Amino acid sequence: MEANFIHVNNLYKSFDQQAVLQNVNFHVKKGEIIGLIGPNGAGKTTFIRILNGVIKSDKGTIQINGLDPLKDGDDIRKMSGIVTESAGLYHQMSGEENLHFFSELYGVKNKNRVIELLLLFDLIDHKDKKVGKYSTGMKKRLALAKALLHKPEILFLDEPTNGLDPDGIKLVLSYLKKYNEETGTTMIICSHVLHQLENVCQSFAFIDHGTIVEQGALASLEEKYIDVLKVEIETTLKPSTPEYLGYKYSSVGNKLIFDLPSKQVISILLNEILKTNEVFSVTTLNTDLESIYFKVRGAHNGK
Ligand SMILES: Nc1ncnc2c1ncn2[C@@H]1O[C@H](COP(=O)(O)OP(=O)(O)OP(=O)(O)O)[C@@H](O)[C@H]1O
Repeated sequence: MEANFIHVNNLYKSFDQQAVLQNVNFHVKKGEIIGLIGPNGAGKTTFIRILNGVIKSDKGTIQINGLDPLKDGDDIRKMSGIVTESAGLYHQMSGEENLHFFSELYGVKNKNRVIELLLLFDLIDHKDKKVGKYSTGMKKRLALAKALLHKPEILFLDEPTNGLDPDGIKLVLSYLKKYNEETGTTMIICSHVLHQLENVCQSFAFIDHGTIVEQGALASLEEKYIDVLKVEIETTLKPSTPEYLGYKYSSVGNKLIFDLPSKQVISILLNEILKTNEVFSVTTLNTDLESIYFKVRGAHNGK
């Protein structure tokens, strides 16, 4: 089995005797994009800051590619990039000047790296403009470019799409996905906007009241948490009984919404309908990340 790139075991952290993280267990494979999700104040930012070696944990073990943030904080920061709300950009300097400044600070040898990133993030036409005059989307893209200057092996992203319009969100997420595919950079993304993460992350960790209550790929979470699939079928079929093939449904216009025990039943149902009727679309309604998020929250909060 592939070894974990990040391995966290039994981690604790308190501020002023107030427990913020407790018994956190977490693992990430190399090259994976993982979404870290949970309500406000759950401990996401604190966790990222501990992983990055910015603050120290009280108890537990962390290994990041064999390094420990408590002892090897500098080495971990050298191999990681971080994008937070306060991107730390200089507003009086142009985009290109910012990237050159941080290149020197990080000891980046490759002189073409700045231009490469300006091109990658579509900022080349704005490279001479002062960052104070950049739009929010341009600043976000420049912050990403800054975080990637030294080709980090891990990228920590805290709310990378905050404040962006739908076009900006799409752009930033597609850059991240493309960059991950091209370079295999491991990414940990914190966000509250679940539908944005759904198509970017390969797996998810759910943090609640300071602990990771669940972690896995969407398909395995779906199997674990969704007992009844809600499947909407747009069809000409108008059943005359309250159940069809023994399955309950409700109807809205030309759509039937079935409660099904498993995915395997979908094709059985469709085969039967198609014998006499037409089918225009089939949509599963409750297997999206948001539905699963609420199921996980409910399961761990006694609801
Ligand atoms: N430096 C600090 N000193 C004291 N308490 C802190 C400190 N940093 C965070 N906390 C507390 O730790 C808890 C977790 O905060 P954290 O910012 O990690 O949550 P979060 O999940 O990132 O929240 P959000 O989704 O709102 O960003 C909160 O109760 C917060 O008030």
